[in-house]
Amino acid sequence: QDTSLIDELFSWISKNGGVINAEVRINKDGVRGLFATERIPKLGLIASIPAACMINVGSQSQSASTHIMHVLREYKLGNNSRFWPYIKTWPKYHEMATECNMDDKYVPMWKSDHFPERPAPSISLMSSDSSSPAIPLPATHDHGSGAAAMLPPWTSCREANHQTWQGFLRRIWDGSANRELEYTIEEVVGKDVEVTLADVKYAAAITVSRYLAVHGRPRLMMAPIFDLANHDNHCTTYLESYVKSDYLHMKAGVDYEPGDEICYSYGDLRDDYAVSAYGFLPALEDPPRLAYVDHPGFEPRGAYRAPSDDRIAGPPEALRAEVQRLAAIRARITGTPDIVPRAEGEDWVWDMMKQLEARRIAAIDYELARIAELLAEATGDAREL
Ligand SMILES: C[S@@+](CC[C@H](N)C(=O)[O-])C[C@H]1O[C@@H](n2cnc3c(N)ncnc32)[C@H](O)[C@@H]1O
Repeated sequence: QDTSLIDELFSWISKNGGVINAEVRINKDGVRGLFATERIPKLGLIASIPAACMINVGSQSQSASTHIMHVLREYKLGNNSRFWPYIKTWPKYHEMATECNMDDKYVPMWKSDHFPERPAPSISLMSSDSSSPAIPLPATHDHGSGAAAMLPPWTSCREANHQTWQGFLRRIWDGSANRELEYTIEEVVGKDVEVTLADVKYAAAITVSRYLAVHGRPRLMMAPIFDLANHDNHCTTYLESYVKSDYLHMKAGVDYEPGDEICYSYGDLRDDYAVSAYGFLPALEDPPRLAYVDHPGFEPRGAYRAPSDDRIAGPPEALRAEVQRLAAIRARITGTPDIVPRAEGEDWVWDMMKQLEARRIAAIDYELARIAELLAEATGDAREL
C-alpha cells in the first residue's frame, strides 16, 4: 500500500478547501493508515473533506452494480478523471482480497458450507430477499428500507456469497445482466475503452471496502482521507452529518496525541465477515468470539448482521444441544480436506484464510470448554467437563 502519492492527494484536497490534521503512515502491523500529527482533543477536527473531492456513487437504495459502475467509470478515465489524485492512492488489485476480487480457487477454504439448509449458490440478479442490506457498509450506517432492488440474493454462507459475487460481476462484465442494470458498462465508459473482468472485480472490491453511507443524505460516498482510516471496533472517531453537502467533517471521539493511529469502527465485524467483505482479520479478541457462520444466531439467508455477544446459557439440555452443534461444525471444518495448495512464495490470501480457520476452531474450543464448565456446575457431574 503506497504512501508516496499521499502528498499529492493532500494538496489536491487543500486546493479544494479541505483541511487535514493527520498524516498517512504504515502502522505496526504493516498496514497503511491515518495518524494524528498534532494533539486533537475529543470532538476536534481530524479532517474536513470537500464535496468536490468525494465520488458520489449513488443512492443507498440502488443496486450494487450502480455503485460499482460509478467507480469503474472514474477508474477507467485514468488521469482524465478529476478524482485521479484520489484514485491513484487506492490499493492495487493484488493488495486487496475481498469476495469481489479474491480468486475463485480460494472458495473451498471458507469451510462454512456446513449448513444443510443453505441456499444453493446463485448468480441470479433478481432478489427474492428484500430485507437485508446488500453490501457491507462501514460503521453503523445502514441501507435504507428501500434497499435491494436488483440485487443478487446475498447470503452469509461464505462459499455461496463468494460465488454469487463472482457470477454477478461476470454477468455485468459480459453484458448478460444488462437488462437488469441501472447502468451498463458501455453507458459508463463508452465503447472504445477496453474493460476486463479484472477491472470490474477491482472496481467492486474498491467500492465495497471503501464507500460509506453518509448521514443526512441517502447517498453512498467514496471519501478520501476518511477511507484511509483502518478498522478498530472500539474506535469512536465519527463523521458529522453531511446535510449541508459542502464538507464531510471527520471528528475525534477521544483525545488524540501526535503519533496516535486514527481508526474508525466499520461496525461489529466477526472474523469471517471482515475477511469476506474487507479482506483482513481484525485484532485478535480475548476471549475469542465465534465466527458469524459458527454462531447460534447465524442466519444463512440474507446479509451479515452482527450477532449478539451474549454467550449461551440455559438448562443442561440446551447446553448439550449447543455442544453437539459446535462439535459438528468443528468436525466439518477439520474433516474438510485442504484441497487448495499454497502458492510458492507469497500467498497472503491463503495465509489469511488458514488463519481464519484456526481462529474459528480456537473460538469453538473456547466455547466448548466454557459450556462444559457450566454443565459440570449445573449437573454436579465432572464427566461433563
Ligand atoms: C477503508 S480502507 C482503510 C485504509 C487502507 N489501509 C488503505 O491503506 O487504503 C479498508 C481496507 O484497509 C484494510 N484494513 C482496515 N482495517 C484494518 C485492520 N484493522 N487491520 C488490517 N487491515 C485493515 C483492509 O484491507 C480494508 O479492506
